[in-house]
Amino acid sequence: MGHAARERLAELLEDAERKGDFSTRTELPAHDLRIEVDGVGELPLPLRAPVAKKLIAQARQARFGRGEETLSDTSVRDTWEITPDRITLSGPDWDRALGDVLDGVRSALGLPPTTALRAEPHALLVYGKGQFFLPHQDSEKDDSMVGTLVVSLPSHHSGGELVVEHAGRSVTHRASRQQLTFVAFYADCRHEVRPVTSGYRVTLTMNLLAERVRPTDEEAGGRLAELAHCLTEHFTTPAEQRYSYGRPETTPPNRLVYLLDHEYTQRGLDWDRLKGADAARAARLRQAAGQAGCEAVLALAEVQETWDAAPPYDQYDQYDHYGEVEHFDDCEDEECEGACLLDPDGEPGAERRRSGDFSDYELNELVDDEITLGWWTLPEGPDRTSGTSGTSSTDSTDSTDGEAISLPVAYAEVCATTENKDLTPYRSEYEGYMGNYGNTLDRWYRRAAVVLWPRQQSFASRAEAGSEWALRELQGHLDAGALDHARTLTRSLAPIWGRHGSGEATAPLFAAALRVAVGLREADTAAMLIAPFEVETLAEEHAPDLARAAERYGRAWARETVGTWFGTADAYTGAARTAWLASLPALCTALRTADGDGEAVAAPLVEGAWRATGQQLTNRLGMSREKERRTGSEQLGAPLAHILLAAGSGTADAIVTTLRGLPDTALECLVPALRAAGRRPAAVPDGTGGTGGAPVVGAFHALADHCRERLAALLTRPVRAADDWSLPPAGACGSGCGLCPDLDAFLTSRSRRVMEWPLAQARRRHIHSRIDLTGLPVSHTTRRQGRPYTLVLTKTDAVFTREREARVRAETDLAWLRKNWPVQQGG
Ligand SMILES: O=C(O)CCC(=O)C(=O)O
Ligand SMILES: [Fe+2]
Repeated sequence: MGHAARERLAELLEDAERKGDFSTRTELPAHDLRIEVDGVGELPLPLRAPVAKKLIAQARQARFGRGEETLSDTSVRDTWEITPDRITLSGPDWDRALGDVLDGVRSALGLPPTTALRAEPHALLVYGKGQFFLPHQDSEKDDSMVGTLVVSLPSHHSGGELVVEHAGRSVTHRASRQQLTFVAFYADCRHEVRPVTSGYRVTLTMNLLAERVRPTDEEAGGRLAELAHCLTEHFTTPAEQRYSYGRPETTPPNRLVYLLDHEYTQRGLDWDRLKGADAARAARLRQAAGQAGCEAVLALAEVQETWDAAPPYDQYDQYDHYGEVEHFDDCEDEECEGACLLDPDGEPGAERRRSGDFSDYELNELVDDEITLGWWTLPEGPDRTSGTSGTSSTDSTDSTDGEAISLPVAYAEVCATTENKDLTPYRSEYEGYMGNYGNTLDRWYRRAAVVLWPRQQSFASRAEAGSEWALRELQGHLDAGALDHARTLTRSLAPIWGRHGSGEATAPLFAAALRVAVGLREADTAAMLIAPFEVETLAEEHAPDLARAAERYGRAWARETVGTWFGTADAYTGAARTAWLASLPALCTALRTADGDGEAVAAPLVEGAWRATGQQLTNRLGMSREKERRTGSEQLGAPLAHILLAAGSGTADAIVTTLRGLPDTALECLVPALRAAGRRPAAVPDGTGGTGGAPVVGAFHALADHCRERLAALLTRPVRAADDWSLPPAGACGSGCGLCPDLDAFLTSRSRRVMEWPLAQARRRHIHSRIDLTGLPVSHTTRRQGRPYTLVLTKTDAVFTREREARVRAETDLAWLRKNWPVQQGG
């Protein structure tokens, strides 16, 4: 088999409308334009210094946008600006002249003849000596904006060149002294105005807007048929794999992703407003799709490439390749003078990451690439709302309608006429030699794409990407009573319905899936549809449908489904889980008050949450370093309180029973839990509260009683005697080193404070690691005299201070508990 169909397709598209460029320049006689400015009057052309000065008197310092902000910073942009409302353009034949210019621009930029350009004045700019605008990209102020038109008024000046660049090429435009100069460029081109060195440069900037005027002509002839043939072949030939390891793929690819060359915003992504060569290529591809029975959408892709790369030869020596390493300052190597490559874990040191511009680096080999689609357009025309039975709020006249998705693209599904490496990445990172890997250069690009799939796979292709639209379509079938069809479509998802992540962004998709799941009345299919979400996605808004689903499919079904949401990583930690646990009480209340069987979902939710958090607590209590154990346990206080607040009475009591059985160190979590509950008094009704209130309060009181008793008992223990230096043993390491018993003898001794231990390097290191592992208050230093060197271990004052601090904490906690969680009357 020669070339893969998708590569042939990319080649076929290469010469589609090649003539399009990213920037173009033309001139018109000055008398074509009559330009008046409020407060100055008509500007005589060519412009002279006195008029320029009058303009400046009417102008303000120009600003520029960065992100959402509008800033004024003369080190970035230094020019005078007059707003468009104060400018009037006229002239006997100006409209026609500008129309001709725009038509020329359209064709030079490679926009199809079916598009018409319009120019809207944006600002009148005056640059005096030394004034400039650093490289930037213009913001797309309007959905239909495709670029910028700069009209330079004729004037005597030098410097002030307009430099426009795209995909590594740049063009320098100079303005005429006698004529009007028009320069147009696409909105994704970086451009700058170099400092004016003499005279005044005056420009009128205009936004270039694109409109579609005629439907695309059908492309005649064999080329289109050839493209269509490539598509058919692509979708019927088993997918090729990058690393096949001898296993041939047996199924054809699910889609084809053809990467375009220009950058687009979500709002600007529209078939009628594609830029340069993209326009013609996408139009052909779309026609070919029609012939080959495929559907096409536009998408935005995030691309990451990892290259094996090297700095350019001449730069190589300027770098101190081993200079910037982390150095372990207590290095064990006798001969080491700080030049070793060890970090505290004894791993080979990594050169620090360097970010910046690596455009001149030499790319050797592509190690890996990853492409993810994050947005795409919805189908156009009448079928956009089909199946949604009016439930959709989609406005079918809004041509920029699209949706967020998340879809990793496989190797055999991608092709492009322009390779990534020939475009400018928005971010690069170079990683020096790391031991296992060579030098790698990572590059990130944002690219638009045409995505195609066979029409009969339309539903699955969309749904696989996590498309809410596809789920709404299913809902439409259900609402229309087409239950069997909805079931068949949903079942077809089973092999491709991947995980959808979690969080707020996923909540609407989950809501849509849940509604369909309820409507399907088929337990297994319903479970399959809602399984691949994470528990953190669940929110109060889902409670009614969750309760309904549980009622319909039963308690065992609900329990199993909740189990899949927790996933296998039971001891999962992280900010997302903590935040979700804070919302669990409200979610459970909503479940219990909803119609249906909310308790069937609430109970396994609380149990699952407790299983993970309880496991985490056990792990943390087992930590040997006191400080880490204490902060780790403390962090679980609030999550634990939230779980108890969410629990029904039986579960809450069972949890408290388990908690009471934990060692004293559990107080480090339990007191913070009570403090967290105390901070939400409204959530802990005092025995008279509503649903589930009383039992939960009972559980908290039981917990408070337990903590008070334990703390009081701890405080009756005798204070450490002033001459008692004993510490707990570190225990044997299990390797029969022969050193650990001696270490323990020293640690547990009441009287010994210092131990001087002549030991060779490896053995010193062993003792270091034993001590560091336990976090015991013992310092270790090496006296570098004689052979072997002597390891000096010293018990520090922390032997006493830690215990004193613990006592103070216990006293404070007990006082707080007695005040806020007093013993209950009759309790
Ligand atoms: O003055 C010019 O030539 C261009 C100014 C510019 O880039 C802008 O206003 O964004
Ligand atoms: Fe600009």
